[in-house]
Amino acid sequence: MTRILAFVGMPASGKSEASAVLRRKGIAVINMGDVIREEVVRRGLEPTDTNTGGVGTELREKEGRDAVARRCVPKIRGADPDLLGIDGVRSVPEVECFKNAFGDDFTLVSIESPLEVRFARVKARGRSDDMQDINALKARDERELGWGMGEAMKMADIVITNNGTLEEFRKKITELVE
Ligand SMILES: Nc1ncnc2c1ncn2[C@@H]1O[C@H](COP(=O)(O)OP(=O)(O)OP(=O)(O)O)[C@@H](O)[C@H]1O
Repeated sequence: MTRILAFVGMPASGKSEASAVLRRKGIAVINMGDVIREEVVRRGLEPTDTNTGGVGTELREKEGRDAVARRCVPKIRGADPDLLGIDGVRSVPEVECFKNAFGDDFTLVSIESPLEVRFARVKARGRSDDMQDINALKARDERELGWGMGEAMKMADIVITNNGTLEEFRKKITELVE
């Protein structure tokens, strides 16, 4: 049976950094945003913030709010590793989908960091779908909260704060894995 560590958190809270810690230990991580970006590219669109947001919303409207999680379950069962990471859980139906599929082997980890700290990190990150002003990040937060991210974060089994250095954060994630 596969044990799962799933990360939930606002944009730029540190989910990718947590995933990178797992990957460096040889643990595979499924990125739920990539599942949407795959669909964006399959449709011949550029993976911009607008397109990923739009396709993500459409998938959830057409296939249900756990659409992206449901696309992950067969990928996980197919690979059947001992331990696996999931980056980017966004709503209660997604948590319920994973809990139904994997029961107590599914651990939800909420990564928490204030808006100002996250914005400073986004500016330094410069990803293709990143925003350059804090109001755009706030708007993205609102979109995530609109999908029920706040409620999903409240369901977390473990809360990890990421307000300090990257070293400190990586240490917390390493301890969690071990
Ligand atoms: N403690 C930290 N100190 C400094 N920089 C950090 C820290 N944690 C994360 N970062 C940096 O902040 C940026 C955002 O983090 P990351 O990409 O891991 O967030 P995310 O939660 O995966 O974001 P998104 O939901 O937008 O994909 C990255 O460039 C990352 O390297």
